[in-house]
Amino acid sequence: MKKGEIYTGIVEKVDFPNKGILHIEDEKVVVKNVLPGQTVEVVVTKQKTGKCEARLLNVVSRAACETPERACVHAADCGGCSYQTLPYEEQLKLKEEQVKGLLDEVIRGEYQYDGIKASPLTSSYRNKMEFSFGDEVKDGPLALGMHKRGSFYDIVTVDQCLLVHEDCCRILRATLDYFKEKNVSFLKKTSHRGYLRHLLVRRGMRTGEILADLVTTTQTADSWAGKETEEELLEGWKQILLALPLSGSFAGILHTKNDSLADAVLNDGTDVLYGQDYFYEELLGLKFKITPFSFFQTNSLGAEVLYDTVRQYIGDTSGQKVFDLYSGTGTIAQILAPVAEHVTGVEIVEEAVEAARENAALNGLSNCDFIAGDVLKVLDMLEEQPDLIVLDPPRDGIHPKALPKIIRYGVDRMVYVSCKPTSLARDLIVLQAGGYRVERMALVDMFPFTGHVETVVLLSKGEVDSKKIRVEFSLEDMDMSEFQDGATYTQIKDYVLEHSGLKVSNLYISQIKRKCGIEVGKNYNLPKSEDSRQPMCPPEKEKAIREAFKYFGMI
Ligand SMILES: C[S@@+](CC[C@H](N)C(=O)[O-])C[C@H]1O[C@@H](n2cnc3c(N)ncnc32)[C@H](O)[C@@H]1O
Repeated sequence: MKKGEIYTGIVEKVDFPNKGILHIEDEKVVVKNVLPGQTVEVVVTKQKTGKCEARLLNVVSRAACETPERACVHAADCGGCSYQTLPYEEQLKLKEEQVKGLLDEVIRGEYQYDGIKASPLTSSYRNKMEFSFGDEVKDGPLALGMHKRGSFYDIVTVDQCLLVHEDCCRILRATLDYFKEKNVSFLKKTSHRGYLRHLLVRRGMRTGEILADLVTTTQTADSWAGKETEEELLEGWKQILLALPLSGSFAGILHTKNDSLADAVLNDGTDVLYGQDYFYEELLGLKFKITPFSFFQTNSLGAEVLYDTVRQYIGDTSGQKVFDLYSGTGTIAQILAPVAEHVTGVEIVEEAVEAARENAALNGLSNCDFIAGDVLKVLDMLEEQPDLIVLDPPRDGIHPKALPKIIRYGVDRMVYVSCKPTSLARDLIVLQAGGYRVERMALVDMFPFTGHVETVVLLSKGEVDSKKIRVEFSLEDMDMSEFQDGATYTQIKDYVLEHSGLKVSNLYISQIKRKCGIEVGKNYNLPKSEDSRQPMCPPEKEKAIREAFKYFGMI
């Protein structure tokens, strides 16, 4: 096989989350955005011995299980969903095969598999959407929606998106029409000039309360054709939204300023244009206050299924002290608190911790405490000994140095909730090496039409009496090959992309490693001669790389 050449083959399987595998001329080819059983035409983009990467050009024939129709009118272009032609039952089957296949490779011994639980809603299930401003083609009219499949620059206007409530589509359409008419510029990724960045819409599934937040730069000069001040422009937008016929009602209309280079919805300061900067949602009979930038499960009804599974797996909590690590706005803590003796939540985002405290008070729960900080550090300060632990870390999983601290508590049962099976697999290796065994596992589909799924695992201490046996555990005892030297270049790149939206090269990572005094292969990525010029890592990317180093405990 050769780079740039076109080949046809049948997709054998799709590994989590979106990695199609086919064999052509005895070589393994990896291609995204395909389904098992499809015959596809691909062009080779990267050639390595034994493994090629390719880009999909054309689906020559569909898989037997596919439907002829796409569910959504935007499906051909929008990069948001990947399973538009698969009936929902087939989506569940595929996710189950992928995740079980991956985890069964690392799980030792027998366990009870409780199957995949479907999302109660398969459309309009999201309570949050972040739309980006841009254009569909270079220098085209203003667009507002999702990134075009496979494109970093082009945006598809998704005004009939099936994942959100019709109210959110109405807000999108009205916002786009208003700023188009006013001829307002959007932030160009290449020149970093322009005003409009994102529209964040959150809508409580049970309460119907809506929060709309317009994210812009502070570049107001020459960013629109008219003579309005920024205040007047935003007042006009607010009035348009308030006049919309919606089934829900606005809790708040906000304006957030963000001048960062990163393509992520970040917050440099938020002004309330109408109402308040939070809304309420209800889950399992409890009320939760949610602020624009704190974590809250995006599928409210799916979250009830997820939390119910956690409650069932953790078992009897009466008279027990529970740690809810990575607690967000305190949802799991509060669902367990009515029965438990005490629940301690630990969460890194202060805004979420404040909301968790308010939520607990609102729900009349006085036996929960929430601590703001990094789990890695907070565990050293906590004097309380838990009886049970719930872990619900972000996509990257648990920090490798936090895992031994968690294991050392020696609790009888832990429940691990994961949105990324690959990081769960990595952490399960360590947890099993620390004396835990997987007792039960279930999948909960919170993301119909996409490749994502939540996994819930019950870990138990098995036969070991944790009160009598002190677990001697150190990083050296564990298989930490994945974390040698902190993290691989790919892990650092993935972390930076996910957390700041920036793409960084091996060259930039090695430059910052040298600056931080971290060992780098002696000549790795050094210029070939003294006068050869290498691009230098820009400050914004340096900051993001340093944050990744910190996360992986490298500095
Ligand atoms: C998947 S969310 C789970 C939140 C919550 N359990 C829920 O269901 O709503 C992960 C949470 O971990 C928090 N987080 C990320 N890194 C952290 C760290 N190092 N220490 C503490 N919390 C962290 C995030 O801010 C986020 O709220």
